[in-house]
Amino acid sequence: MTKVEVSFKHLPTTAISDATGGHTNLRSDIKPLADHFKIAGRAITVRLPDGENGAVLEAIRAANKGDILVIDAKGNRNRAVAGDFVISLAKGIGVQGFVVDGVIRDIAAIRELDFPVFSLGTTVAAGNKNGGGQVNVPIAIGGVTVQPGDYIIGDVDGVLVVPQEDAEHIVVAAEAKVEKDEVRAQEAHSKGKESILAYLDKVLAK
Ligand SMILES: O=C([O-])CC(=O)C(=O)O
Ligand SMILES: [Mg+2]
Repeated sequence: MTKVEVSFKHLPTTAISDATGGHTNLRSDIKPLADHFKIAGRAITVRLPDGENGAVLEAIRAANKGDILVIDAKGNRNRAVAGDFVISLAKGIGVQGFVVDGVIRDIAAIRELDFPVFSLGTTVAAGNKNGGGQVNVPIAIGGVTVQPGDYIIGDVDGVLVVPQEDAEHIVVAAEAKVEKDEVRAQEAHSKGKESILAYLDKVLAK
């Protein structure tokens, strides 16, 4: 993992969102399958034809350890982009997680694999296998453009994108925000009601 990736892995998505101004937050209907999932890594992008999932295998073939598959499934909720079999292949290669504006299946088995998936939900239906799709092209997912190699960070609050060229200064700004939040929390909560009232007086006087 690079230094920037380690930093993103330790930062809450909320602080990163505050640092970016929130312009690259994915729509909030893309949710983690489990609350404890935390991902931070580089995007392998996938663009799927509606209802298809063949290109996901191509993306797994192209992935390096720690990469995150970011899959534009066009919001399709009726056909799975992956199930436990495909996800076990991705996990075996060292892929860190999937982010998809589509759905997955074989949820019980995927939970067993403890593999971080962020999606619109689940379905019983397999994806179609007629081929097509592209890997490592610019995509749009959850209302945000993702370039191959962009940083993707996700946790229980949601998922966001940080363009490669912005990563270092966003890390610095997000770390500063975490510190500021800690100071504020201490100010407000350390001495009970009196300090909360003093804090509110200060903020409301602005
Ligand atoms: O066949 C599919 O579309 C996905 C699937 O069930 C799996 O990967 O296990
Ligand atoms: Mg299956």
